[in-house]
Amino acid sequence: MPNFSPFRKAVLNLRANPQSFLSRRPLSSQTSSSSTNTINQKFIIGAGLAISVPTYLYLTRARLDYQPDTVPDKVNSDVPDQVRSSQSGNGKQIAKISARDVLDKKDSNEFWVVINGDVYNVTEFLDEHPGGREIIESNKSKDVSYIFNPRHPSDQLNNENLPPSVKHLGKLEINNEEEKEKLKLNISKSETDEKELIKKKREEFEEKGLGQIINMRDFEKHAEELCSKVAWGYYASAADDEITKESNNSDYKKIRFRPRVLRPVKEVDSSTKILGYDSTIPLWISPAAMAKLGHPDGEVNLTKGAAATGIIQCISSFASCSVEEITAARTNNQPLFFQLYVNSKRHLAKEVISKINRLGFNAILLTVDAPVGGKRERDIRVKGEFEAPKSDAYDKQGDTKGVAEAIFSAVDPDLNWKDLKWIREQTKLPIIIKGVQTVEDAVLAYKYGADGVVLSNHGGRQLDTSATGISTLLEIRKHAPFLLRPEYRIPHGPSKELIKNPDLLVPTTPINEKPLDRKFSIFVDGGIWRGTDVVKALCLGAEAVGVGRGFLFAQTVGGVDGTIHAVKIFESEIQLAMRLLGVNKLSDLRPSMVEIVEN
Ligand SMILES: Cc1cc2nc3c(=O)[nH]c(=O)nc-3n(C[C@H](O)[C@H](O)[C@H](O)COP(=O)(O)O)c2cc1C
Repeated sequence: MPNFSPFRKAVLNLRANPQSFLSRRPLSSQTSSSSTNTINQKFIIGAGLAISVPTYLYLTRARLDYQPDTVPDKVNSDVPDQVRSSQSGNGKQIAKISARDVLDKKDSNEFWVVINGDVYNVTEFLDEHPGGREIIESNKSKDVSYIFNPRHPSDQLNNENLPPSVKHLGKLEINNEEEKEKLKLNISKSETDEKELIKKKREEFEEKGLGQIINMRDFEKHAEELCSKVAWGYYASAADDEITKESNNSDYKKIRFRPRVLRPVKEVDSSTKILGYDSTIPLWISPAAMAKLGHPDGEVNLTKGAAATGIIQCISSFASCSVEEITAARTNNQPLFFQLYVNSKRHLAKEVISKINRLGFNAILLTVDAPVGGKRERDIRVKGEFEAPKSDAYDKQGDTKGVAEAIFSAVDPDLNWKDLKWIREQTKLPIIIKGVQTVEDAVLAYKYGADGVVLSNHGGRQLDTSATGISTLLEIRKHAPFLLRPEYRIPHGPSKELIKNPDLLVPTTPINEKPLDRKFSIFVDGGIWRGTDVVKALCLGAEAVGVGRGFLFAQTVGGVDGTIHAVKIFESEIQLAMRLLGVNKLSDLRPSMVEIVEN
């Protein structure tokens, strides 16, 4: 075969397999049993993406990651039903292990822990533990369920999911109060106090309920009070000085509307299609790891909330609920997208993708802005607060980096454009490249056959002071407008055509504007807190936007109901903005409806 450029090869491949690029499958509210947050505060914090990588590791068979630390209220209680039934349902006799045996192992070379009433020997797993071996070593012979559960899928300890290096020994048997006490983890006073405070704050919050939340920032404010410092540190944190995180939102403030008046706006429709799937608003739930840190039901809250309101959720590779739990919670035909990190061991990556295909996900968002984790200082500081800070603080940070690196050891830092072809061969799902931050890379994404891009900087959590999603969209408008739908290639601000024909609301698309040879979607995320932000991004040519922290906070505060409430807030704000802008439908939004404020 002649030595074609990668682009040419991709085009030839497209010609040979048109379906591989184009194939698309057409397409109750409840409150959590326990709304009290029971998160612990001390665990290894990753300067990288997530400290815990349950779903990802689960999918790649290198799972079971826990950071044991604090005290369960009751020993051998709160065992999730799934765990009980899956482990006792095969008819086999399950061994009973006495608490005394577990406690006696403390002085031996073996490392035993108790999780949800079961005893595990994790000696051989120590070096595989993504969070490092130290944390297991320091919680030897303890019941670690209290910290394990909020961070892991409840089916992670099922027989078929256990890594071979973890031995399930049997059911725990406790004979007296003394044994029970000894199995408890040591809990610091600050942790107990925090737990009590969160309980009190939640009771206060529940007196007034979700009615007191009238915008997305209200969720943020209450979430800070209703979750642990560790959860808050993880969710709120961003890289270095958090300048990009701040700019993500402040860049929207530099865009002004140019509303048209005396237009009939009684009827307004904020629904759209995203990659061919219906959505009541042009907004999806961005993939964000570890939702269980904020609420015991985690990502499943978002799945149910998305179903109830008709929006799309994208599941993180690092979700704290398993993809099975999430897909089981999904309603018939509910679209779900999956966010993918590619494992350096390609056979494992292949397994992940085939599972995503099998479970009926509808699109893959391939995250590319995190070949390694960013430096999240809030995470590091929270750790310092709960373990007496030492003079070797810098080493501590080194430790943390080590954890992040351990986690990312599974993610391929050498992933490159040519690998897209391989990913394309594994799935017929649309592939959207998430984390594009320059016009050049948006062009490459198109050239290498992606179905679209998310202009994103990972919520400011990766390279600080990098471009924002909305500023990258402006860059594309300037330097590669051909990537946009033809009607969005016109300049923003006052339109010559509309000044000549002011009765028109939207300028007509010039007839010489050719569409791309295939559909290419542009999405934006980062710093979207208001319906007006959403509408601005759409005026400038985005097809839809993603919201990360907003939904993490909403589910932290109110579980499924909180998620539904958040969607309703966005929906009403989007519709209000549309009415005040003088438009009835999203497809009428145009660049002429906004202008950029130059400083
Ligand atoms: C706590 C947290 C965890 C995240 N985890 C992931 C992840 O696992 N994969 C991913 O692609 N993006 C992840 N992101 C980035 C989001 O998908 C999204 O790009 C970002 O949150 C958008 O910014 P916003 O939080 O201002 O809405 C995470 C973001 C946060 C805040």
